[in-house]
Amino acid sequence: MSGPQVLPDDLVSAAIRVRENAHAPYSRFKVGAAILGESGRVFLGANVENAAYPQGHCAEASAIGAMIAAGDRRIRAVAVVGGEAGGDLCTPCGGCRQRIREFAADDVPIHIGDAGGLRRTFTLGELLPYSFGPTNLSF
Ligand SMILES: O=c1ccn([C@H]2C[C@H](O)[C@@H](CO)O2)c(=O)[nH]1
Ligand SMILES: [Zn+2]
Repeated sequence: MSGPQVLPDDLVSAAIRVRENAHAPYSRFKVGAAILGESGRVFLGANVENAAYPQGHCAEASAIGAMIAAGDRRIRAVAVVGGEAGGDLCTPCGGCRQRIREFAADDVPIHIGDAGGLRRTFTLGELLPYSFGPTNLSF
């Protein structure tokens, strides 16, 4: 399905907005994620921490859950926004790189932003080279 084009800046803007809804009272590090799915729809997520610390989860995991629940199965692009404007890039953690890999090819762009907007774009292959993925399991 092809609707109006969703540009990198649109995805980053959506991630900036949803970041406000993060539940991060322990780390105080709010993160927002926006995923462009194969249907052209955008799925949002924020990090959700928990008083039992290990039960918290990342913004990317929330957005992937929203995508799957809505029926999309492939990721076309990702935006992640976190950290202070001009500070360290908030790239996805190792676990989330693998979560994204489940639904995305090596050339899928991962846009990293902060409160000021888009900072830098990587491909999934750059962030997770020589990855293990669904094609490794041939049943
Ligand atoms: O890419 C990232 C990096 C960190 N976090 C969350 C996890 C935790 O709630 C907080 C601090 O690590 O930020 C994300 O959601 N995505
Ligand atoms: Zn993560």
